[in-house]
Amino acid sequence: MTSQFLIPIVATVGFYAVYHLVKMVQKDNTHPLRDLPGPKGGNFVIGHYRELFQNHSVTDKWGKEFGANYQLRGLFNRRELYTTDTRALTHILVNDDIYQKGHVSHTIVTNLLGNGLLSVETMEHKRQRKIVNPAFGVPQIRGLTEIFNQKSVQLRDIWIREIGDSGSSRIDIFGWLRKMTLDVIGEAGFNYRFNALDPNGQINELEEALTRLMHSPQSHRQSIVRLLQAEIPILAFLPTPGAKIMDEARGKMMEIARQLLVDSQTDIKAGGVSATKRDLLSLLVQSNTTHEIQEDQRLSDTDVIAQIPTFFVAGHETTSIATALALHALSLHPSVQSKLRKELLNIATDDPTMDELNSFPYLENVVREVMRTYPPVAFSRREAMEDDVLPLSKSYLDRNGKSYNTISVPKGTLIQIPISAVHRDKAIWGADAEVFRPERWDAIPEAASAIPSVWGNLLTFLAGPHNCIGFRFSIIEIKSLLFTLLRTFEFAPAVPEDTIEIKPTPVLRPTLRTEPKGGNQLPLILQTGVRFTPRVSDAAQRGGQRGHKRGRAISAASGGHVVVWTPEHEGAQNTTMATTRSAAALGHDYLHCRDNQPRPRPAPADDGGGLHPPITIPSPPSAAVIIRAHEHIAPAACCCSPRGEAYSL
Ligand code: HEM
Repeated sequence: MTSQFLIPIVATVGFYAVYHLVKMVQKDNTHPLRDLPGPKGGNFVIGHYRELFQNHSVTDKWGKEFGANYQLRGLFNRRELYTTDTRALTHILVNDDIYQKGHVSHTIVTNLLGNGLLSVETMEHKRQRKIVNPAFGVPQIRGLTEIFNQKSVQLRDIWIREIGDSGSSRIDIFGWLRKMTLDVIGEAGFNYRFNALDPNGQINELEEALTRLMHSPQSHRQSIVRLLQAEIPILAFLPTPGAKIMDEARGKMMEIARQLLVDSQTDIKAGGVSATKRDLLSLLVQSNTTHEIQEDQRLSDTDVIAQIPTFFVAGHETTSIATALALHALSLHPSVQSKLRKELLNIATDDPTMDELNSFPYLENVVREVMRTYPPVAFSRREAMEDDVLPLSKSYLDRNGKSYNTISVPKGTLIQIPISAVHRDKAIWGADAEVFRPERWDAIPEAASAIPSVWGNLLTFLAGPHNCIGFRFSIIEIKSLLFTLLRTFEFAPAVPEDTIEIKPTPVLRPTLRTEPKGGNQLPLILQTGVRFTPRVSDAAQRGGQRGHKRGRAISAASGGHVVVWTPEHEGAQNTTMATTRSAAALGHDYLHCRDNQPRPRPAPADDGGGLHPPITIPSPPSAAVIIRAHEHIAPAACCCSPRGEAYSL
């Protein structure tokens, strides 16, 4: 009886499977990419994706073997195109009506983030982008710089406390930077306090959910399962552990997003978005209600809510990985680190403006070189929505030795946009393309100008209508972090270089080969005492003799400034190492070296009778302390000693 039902069902399913298999083989045998060179093999289910997501060396090897254009196998062994040809890439990125993210990427992004800017295409994308764009303009980012600086200083002070009196400590910088950038996107993005950096705060549930989703030892495997589920929708009904984690992260983001929208709507009802609100959401809501936007073009509540998780995820993960890898690169290149620190010590403030951050030429070079060698999003993909022909800047030979100037791309073909491979291409960057060398930005090769780009001749933020809307935001945030952290700490490797594996998933993720169960991490050794050699400079001695009848003056050079202190201050040095660090950590202007109580800065008129305590300076002094001292010691109103003075060399 059962067989009466089963036989026709099994036969139908079998027939259906065979029919599709035959169609697939037929399509494969006549596919226009079939004669393109490319690696052999590839798993039947996930093609070459395992190799692609594992590390860069595989695509470097394939590039050497097969040139700029080759084919590889994707899900279910389908042929995909891999091209580093800049003309082809420009064509793909500019023609966003033909080349879209495709249904697999779309499903994955929409499942997590909803229908925000990262998910939508064509007219809907243009509509949303027009309204969101003004929130990310130069004046808006200028206004947010203070938040980047405050959070950078908060992180710096936490690390100073972590290091304590020991002078140096191993710290997982990636974990901390994720907290910092989450706090920044909360505050700068939505005027929302995550307090992820707050040591006394509660464990942040969203941060935990995102960590489980993206940084656990299982995250990599789960993302491949998600790919398969997006490709075969019926698999989405399977209760995989990855699906539960994703639901949790989405649920948390949506909960916060709904509340944030209610808050900004309340603001509007109470008379419009307050002029003091500078966060992206308030600016977006403002832009959505301007007269220039026609009623039917405005974003609905659902559209506005959909931008919030997009900014959460796109805005903090990428920036934290970029800064972590910048510090990693600097730890491996101490001379670059010193040169950069020297430049950054040239101004005496903890709160530089956006224009000041943009005025450091070597910082600009370093950030560009980091974004070239470690683009946080290593690759993206596009799917051809119709048959098309890709123009090439250089012809290629197929497997039969025949030369072509174009590549025919049938509808449905997936194309990898290999951001990282373009940045490592020796044909563009020269023989040392793989070397981290910020000086190359003083004169970059002409070939780099052919790279489709929205920033710095790089593909890091992509190009065309879907370029990264947040690139200015993240560049200034990264600069603020590097500015603050390098003036205080020296960074050195905590583990041998080859222990660190940076997986392109496609967002870069650092792991330790020695700790496969440790999840994503990037430990470095941090030292507070930046190596300055205290010395008696002529200028300081002259100043000392003039200023202190009693004795000698000792100076420490720091970024072109000299801070002078007197023998009695040296006498107080039993308290200096610890107290000065805690002074910096607590953010006190200066510290009484005898009773450890912070005192207000004395008025210039008071500064003559030896009544005021000095700032104590450890030997060797740390950059943090020197800068802090210099900031608060105006040469005319010095509070460091009765007659102590700050000199410029
Ligand atoms: C180093 C930091 C960042 C990197 C490397 C980066 C990279 C990218 C890339 C490669 C894309 C294009 C994805 C594609 O179309 O395939 C993109 C898009 C996007 N990014 Fe970023 N991003 C960064 C920071 C940010 C920040 C800080 C925000 C927001 C606060 C942001 C928001 C977005 C949004 C909304 C899109 C979609 C744009 C559109 O399609 O119109 N990103 N980003």
